[in-house]
Amino acid sequence: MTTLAPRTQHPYYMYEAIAAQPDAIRSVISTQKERCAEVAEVLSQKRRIYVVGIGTSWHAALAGASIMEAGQMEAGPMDAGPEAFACNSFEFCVSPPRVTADDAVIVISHRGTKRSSYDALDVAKDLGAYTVAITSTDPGPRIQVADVGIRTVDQEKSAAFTISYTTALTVLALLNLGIAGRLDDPTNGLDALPQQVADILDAEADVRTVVAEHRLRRRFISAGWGANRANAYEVALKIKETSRADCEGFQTEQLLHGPFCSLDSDCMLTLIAPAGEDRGRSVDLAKAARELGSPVWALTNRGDAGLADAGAVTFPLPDCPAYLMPIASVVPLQLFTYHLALARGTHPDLFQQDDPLQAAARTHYDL
Ligand SMILES: N[C@@H]1[C@@H](O)[C@H](O)[C@@H](COP(=O)(O)O)O[C@@H]1O
Repeated sequence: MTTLAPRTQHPYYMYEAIAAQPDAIRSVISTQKERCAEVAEVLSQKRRIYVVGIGTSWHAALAGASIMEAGQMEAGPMDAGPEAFACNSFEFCVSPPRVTADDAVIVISHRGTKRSSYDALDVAKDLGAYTVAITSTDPGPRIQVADVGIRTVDQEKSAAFTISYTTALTVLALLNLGIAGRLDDPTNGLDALPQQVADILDAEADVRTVVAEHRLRRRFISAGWGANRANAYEVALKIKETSRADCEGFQTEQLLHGPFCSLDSDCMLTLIAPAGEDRGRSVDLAKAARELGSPVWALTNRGDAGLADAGAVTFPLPDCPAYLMPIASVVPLQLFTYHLALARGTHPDLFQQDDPLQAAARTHYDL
């Protein structure tokens, strides 16, 4: 939580963080590449990599583990590389996986002060794993006991984390490319990424138009698959933190298996649907939602018009490799979240602590 004077109007701290992402991503790529190459050298000798975090950092872990898995990897053959798994840091502490000295544990924690995340690091060290912390430039002391620290950005001033998420994902992409030996490959997509994120930010007016039309919906549902499913969870977390609106994120297929029954014309459905194998389910979802009268906003870079033909309003995603796509695809969702908070009259930076009841509830739990 920020100790700075809260802002009382737009631009809030969250907005500044969203806007700073192109430069921050560029900076992480240039300043952390060498360290990531060294860490990747060690990781590539390991049997398994556990990527661990809580909250937004758990979502980064989900995306990171996905992109490190062979099936998600455009960066090169990974058959002989380490397997990657995402773990919620609380679960990692209470029920540790069978980690050994043959394994690596990457703990993602922006502030480095969340109990379950630094405890997970202690558990991993006790089990003999090689430990890596992906954290801010000025983290809490307990996260600094990792064998290696990789630093992203200064501490977020808003409680709704944005820039720390995309820069942590950038580090995970660097590690991924390092394991595949492609960090210096000019075709790895890294050079284009900051400008691609800037181009998305330039389309802010389009996102505001979507928000203006749907700000009063009863419920906001999001769905994605593969590495991008993490962003379906992430936008739902962010909307709750900033607007307290009713929202939920799902894996694309999972949404059809029951949760879809709760959709109606007062819901808005957001599909994170970049090009890739989704077995046609994003288009199925758009058609099914149209039947119910639920508006659909689809983030996509597909060459075909399947989603638009199914009635979705589309937002263009860049043509970046799958291992960078979660960094790009979350940015329109951040803009949506921010402008939804403005439109609904809630404060995006304060974790709802300006609400006396939420503040009273907060006295009953530590983070
Ligand atoms: N509300 C915050 C989340 O937004 C944050 O993602 C999480 C992890 O924080 P950190 O990455 O600093 O460990 O902590 C809290 O739960």
